[in-house]
Amino acid sequence: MSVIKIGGNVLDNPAQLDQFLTDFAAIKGPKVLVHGGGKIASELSKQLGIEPNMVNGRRITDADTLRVVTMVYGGLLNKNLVAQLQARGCNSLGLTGADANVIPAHKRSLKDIDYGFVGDVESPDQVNVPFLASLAEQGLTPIFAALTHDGQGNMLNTNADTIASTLAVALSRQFEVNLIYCFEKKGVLLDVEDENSVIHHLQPDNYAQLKEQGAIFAGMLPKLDNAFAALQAGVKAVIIGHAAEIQTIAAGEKVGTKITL
Ligand SMILES: Nc1ncnc2c1ncn2[C@@H]1O[C@H](COP(=O)(O)OP(=O)(O)O)[C@@H](O)[C@H]1O
Ligand SMILES: CC(=O)N[C@@H](CCC(=O)OP(=O)(O)O)C(=O)O
Repeated sequence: MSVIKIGGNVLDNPAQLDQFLTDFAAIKGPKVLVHGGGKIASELSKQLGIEPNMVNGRRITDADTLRVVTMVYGGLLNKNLVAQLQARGCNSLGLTGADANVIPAHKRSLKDIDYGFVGDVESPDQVNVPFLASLAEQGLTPIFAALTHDGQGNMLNTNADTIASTLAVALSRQFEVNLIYCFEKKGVLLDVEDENSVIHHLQPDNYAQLKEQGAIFAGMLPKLDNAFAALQAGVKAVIIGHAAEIQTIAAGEKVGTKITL
């Protein structure tokens, strides 16, 4: 089973997204797609007069922002992705973590920063794996938006990388799972400005070093933390690579960055 996460910059680029969806639809076997959309949510938010506020790569989600992200992730993006996959013969089903109670979460507790309606997922043990397995049996491909719920009637905004790793860990109890993070670069780069500097293989010790040198920063840090955590929790392989190379990555060929323990 492949759990594939697609990043916000690709979602916002119609040509890249078109190609990615064609390639994704062609991948054989059970698969799950997880999408973000932070960039599009920020644009719409500004148009509505709500200034986006990101802290440590996470969106401060007040009640108005929650309405925006619920509409953008759970509505606009999720439903259009499903329609475009249907057009490619991939029978898909758009979901949030609230649907079928697939991803129970709780509001992030107040520490130094009040993130508002941001969800931290409960343990992968609480993911509704039997439901996902039944979808796979029916040949249905779930498409997850970056939303969970708190079991008390509230939707919660949840980082899409975290949703992908949580689903991958939960599914790895029953399937052999590859977790693939696709974005607009060819992998984790030694020099973020140089597409030819792909690090083909990343382990915790060289990660720590590159982090200290400042070569790996911003959104790549939580992505890699999620990647190592997923491997520790039983996911078979984690690869970070370009959305345009998804078919090659899914076929197990050596492109992008392979993360290992
Ligand atoms: N060493 C690195 N290699 C590649 N990208 C990096 C690196 N360090 C930081 N980044 C940044 O991480 C970003 C990807 O993280 P993020 O924006 O969270 O991804 P996504 O598009 O999947 O949501 C890249 O766009 C890039 O700006
Ligand atoms: C809590 C939090 O920060 N949630 C993210 C969810 C979307 C996301 O992860 O989108 P990308 O993958 O495109 O960055 C946000 O609202 O930006």
